[in-house]
Amino acid sequence: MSDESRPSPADARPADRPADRPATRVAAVIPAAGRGVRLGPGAPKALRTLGGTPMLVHAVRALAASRAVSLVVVVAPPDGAAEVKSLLDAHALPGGTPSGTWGGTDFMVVPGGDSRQESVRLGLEALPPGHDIVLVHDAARPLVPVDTVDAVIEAVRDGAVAVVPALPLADTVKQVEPAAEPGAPEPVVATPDRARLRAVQTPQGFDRATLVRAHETVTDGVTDDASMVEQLGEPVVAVPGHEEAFKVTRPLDLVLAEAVLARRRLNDGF
Ligand SMILES: Nc1ccn([C@@H]2O[C@H](COP(=O)(O)OP(=O)(O)OP(=O)(O)O)[C@@H](O)[C@H]2O)c(=O)n1
Ligand SMILES: C[C@](O)(CO)[C@H](O)COP(=O)(O)O
Repeated sequence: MSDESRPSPADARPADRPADRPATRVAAVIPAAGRGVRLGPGAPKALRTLGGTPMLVHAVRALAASRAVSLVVVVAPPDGAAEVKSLLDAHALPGGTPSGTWGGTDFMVVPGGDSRQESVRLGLEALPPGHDIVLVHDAARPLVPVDTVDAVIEAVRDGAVAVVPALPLADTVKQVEPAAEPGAPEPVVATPDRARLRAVQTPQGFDRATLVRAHETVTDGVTDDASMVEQLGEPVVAVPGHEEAFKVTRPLDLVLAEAVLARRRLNDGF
């Protein structure tokens, strides 16, 4: 896809940005080193296919679809970086681009670690200078729409140091005392006000220096990057997420992802 043909609300509003001030360059880190234990036995989750194409390829395409994203760093399973690089080259080349680029977006592959947090840190360490906004996006969210990516970028460009796409919850949520045995009854201790809760997705967008400081400072195990920035005492804001940015975690999510992809292909006529 050529740079010009990629839609991007973030770049399509020159009035927001004086002509003499270039847009801050955006890089994306895609942690893809997980095993996918909750999905069940098989290849590492990011390499499992959706509509015949590896989930990771969908995720890279989704980020590269934003005109604002100029570099994607893919964090591969620790012993799988060469395989992942070949896979991405194979899917990028039919588009007529040289190895190492995807349309107008460069990509690189680095080995990951034992946890998502470590994998993101390794991706950040590999980022060359010159990109002052960083997105972190799960390979396991292969169908995120480009408008969601651009909305996150736009919020960071507008001055937020950390941005999460988020959706209201459909279910009532209970806080419980977790049972020692799986399946045993768990005492309910509270029912948080659902109106104040959000389910958080990716890509999460950051001022690069703040995200790097968070990864250097926070040592607790966390499940997302924004919570590390919260621990620094820095503000995090939520923008509207998208239902199709759901995470492929359990087998039923794969069924849903296949259905969403099939509907898109039907609508796009291919
Ligand atoms: N050591 C790890 C663990 C996770 N991830 C990535 O973090 C994202 C979100 O993690 P999750 O959906 O939990 O993936 P897995 O860890 O693979 O899933 P599971 O917990 O079921 O094994 C995924 O894109 C996954 O590849 C990673 O890069 N490195
Ligand atoms: C980052 C994340 O996708 C936001 O919802 C989520 O926290 C990842 O959690 P996981 O346990 O690694 O799936």
